[in-house]
Amino acid sequence: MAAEVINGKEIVRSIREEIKQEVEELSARGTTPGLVVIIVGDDQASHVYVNNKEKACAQVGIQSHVHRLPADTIQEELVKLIHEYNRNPEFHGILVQSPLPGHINEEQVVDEITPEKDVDCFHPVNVGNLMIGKEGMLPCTPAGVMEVLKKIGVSPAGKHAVVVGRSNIVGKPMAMLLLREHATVTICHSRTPNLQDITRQADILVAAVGKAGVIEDRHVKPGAVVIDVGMNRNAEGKLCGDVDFDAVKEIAGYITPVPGCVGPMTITMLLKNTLSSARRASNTGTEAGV
Ligand SMILES: Nc1nc(=O)c2c([nH]1)NC[C@@H]1CN(c3ccc(C(=O)N[C@@H](CCC(=O)O)C(=O)O)cc3)C=[N+]21
Repeated sequence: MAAEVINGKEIVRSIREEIKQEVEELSARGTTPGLVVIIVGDDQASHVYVNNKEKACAQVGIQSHVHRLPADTIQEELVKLIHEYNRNPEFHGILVQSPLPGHINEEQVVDEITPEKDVDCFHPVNVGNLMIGKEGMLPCTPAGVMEVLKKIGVSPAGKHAVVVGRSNIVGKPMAMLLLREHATVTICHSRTPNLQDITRQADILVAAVGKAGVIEDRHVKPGAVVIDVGMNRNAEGKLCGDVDFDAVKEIAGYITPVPGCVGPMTITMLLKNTLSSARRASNTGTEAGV
């Protein structure tokens, strides 16, 4: 039986509707959530993503500002700007778009964002809080995947979840969130021998490799939930995931399309983090990060 293709657009629409209402309520009480996206240089793909983020913010009533810097901006200048936004009460979220030009040390830059405004959840403090199960910022892509599972009514508890990929922004935090929800979690990566022997055990399979077609039908157990985090361009410039969609959809139970699910869910979770950060700032009376 062919898989159910997850209707990402509908999930995104319904969550953004909820966020919009909560933004309205918070705004009425005097705090309009604000997000600043800092972009250095002119990476083409980045401009597309940043436009999508701006549109999404506008959709839910979050104030957004894109701060563009030239490609030759020096590290100290970028850090100084981040410090300014850390103190600026209008903005509850700060996102520094990656990739950054080669002369900039991305890790050091992320360290300078105050954890309260780190809506990507890249700062070591937020990563640590995630690891020990403390409430706080959630990483956007993994949190989006958890929301998708919730919406389709699949509980990770007691299931075997296999994550393919071990990046700091997706694979590792994804495994942590699944573990938190009581899945048995296995992480596979480029040095895993006999990948299919492990992925075929997965009730929930998350592909986060960054290479088209690595997950084929032979990697998938019949009926499994297959979540495709990949965002690759094929030879014709068309967007495609890590999963061979046409083959895998014949055997999976559920499958996410690329485009149309994890990407827009990632942005939706960014909106949610910005809202939560604004709410915390308004609750403490002092704006976050001051
Ligand atoms: N600090 C930082 N945080 C990020 O979250 C971040 C980043 N840097 N750098 C780049 C990546 C990439 N990323 C995407 C988000 C949404 C879509 C998205 O909405 N994709 C649409 C299609 C978009 C299209 O057609 O190109 C979809 O999958 O349906 C894609 C990619 C966030 N990133």
